[in-house]
Amino acid sequence: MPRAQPQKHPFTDTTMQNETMKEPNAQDSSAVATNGQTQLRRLERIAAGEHLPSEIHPEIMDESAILEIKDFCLWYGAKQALFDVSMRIPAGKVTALIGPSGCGKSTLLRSVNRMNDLIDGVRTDGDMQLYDQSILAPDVDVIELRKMMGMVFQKPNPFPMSIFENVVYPLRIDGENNRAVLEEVCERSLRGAALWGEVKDRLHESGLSLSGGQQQRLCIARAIASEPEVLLLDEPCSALDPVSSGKVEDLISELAGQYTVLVVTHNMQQAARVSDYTAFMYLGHLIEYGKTEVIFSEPRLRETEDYTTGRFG
Ligand SMILES: Nc1ncnc2c1ncn2[C@@H]1O[C@H](COP(=O)(O)OP(=O)(O)OP(=O)(O)O)[C@@H](O)[C@H]1O
Repeated sequence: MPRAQPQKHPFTDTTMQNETMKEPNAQDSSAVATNGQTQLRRLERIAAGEHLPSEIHPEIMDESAILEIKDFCLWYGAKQALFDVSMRIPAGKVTALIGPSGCGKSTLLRSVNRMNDLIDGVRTDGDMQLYDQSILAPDVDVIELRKMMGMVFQKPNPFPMSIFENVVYPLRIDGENNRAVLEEVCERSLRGAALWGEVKDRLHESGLSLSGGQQQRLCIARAIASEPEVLLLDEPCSALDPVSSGKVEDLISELAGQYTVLVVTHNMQQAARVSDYTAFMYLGHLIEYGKTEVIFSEPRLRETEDYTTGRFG
């Protein structure tokens, strides 16, 4: 499919800027005085049920988007977990989703490969498009979609089989049994996941015999074996020690360019290190979205700064 061309984004709304921009920055108050009136800050207003436009940085419009999320809402039964989220995910870049626990990061990630379809009572509105084609349309082949969206979870989940079989599992499911093909994919994927050197002499040992960090890189190798369009990483380092975590972080940076990566993380330093773009979410709303260096050094909204500097969350 052809790559999507950059488009003018309909959600670059600046109407809220005057009241939410960082100056003046009254850190010790939950309200801002404007023209004699007390005005609640953005996050309090969102918590009170208001819907405010996201602060989307214009640089995102310069990128070619592989995935476009449009006015996406999601409900778990009666509870709404995502509110009109609109984001363009740049092709070949790493985009980090950050925000306090329960703000909807994983829900958004799981919506991209329609894993939420598996949960009873989930309802969505809006759209998500991969290369301009809806991934939410009822006639979408969800199995094929999930092949295009490799997913890696918080806790490494190698299957109880050999390292080799773990990596080639997606091809086996497709009925591929040609040994030469499987060996080629296994080596390419393990090299891509920066694990080949460590396991090339023990491919027939169990995947469960690897260390936690190696297991996570094995899961990344399995995810890239089917050459997905997008890699979805849900807190991929949170169960790992710092050394293993560092290796997976290095790997994420290396995968950029080759793959589009969408990564959920609680770790601000990690988001700053590995991602090109960062989206800050709060209570199911996209608050601010822009280049990572800008989000972490001079965000437009004081709420973003408060979160990235650890003043709340
Ligand atoms: N299966 C589910 N059924 C009902 N509600 C759910 C379900 N999964 C998530 N939620 C709710 O949806 C909201 C968003 O949860 P989600 O796990 O997406 O947030 P998160 O930002 O990823 O949180 P965390 O950082 O703690 O993982 C929360 O209020 C959560 O309780």
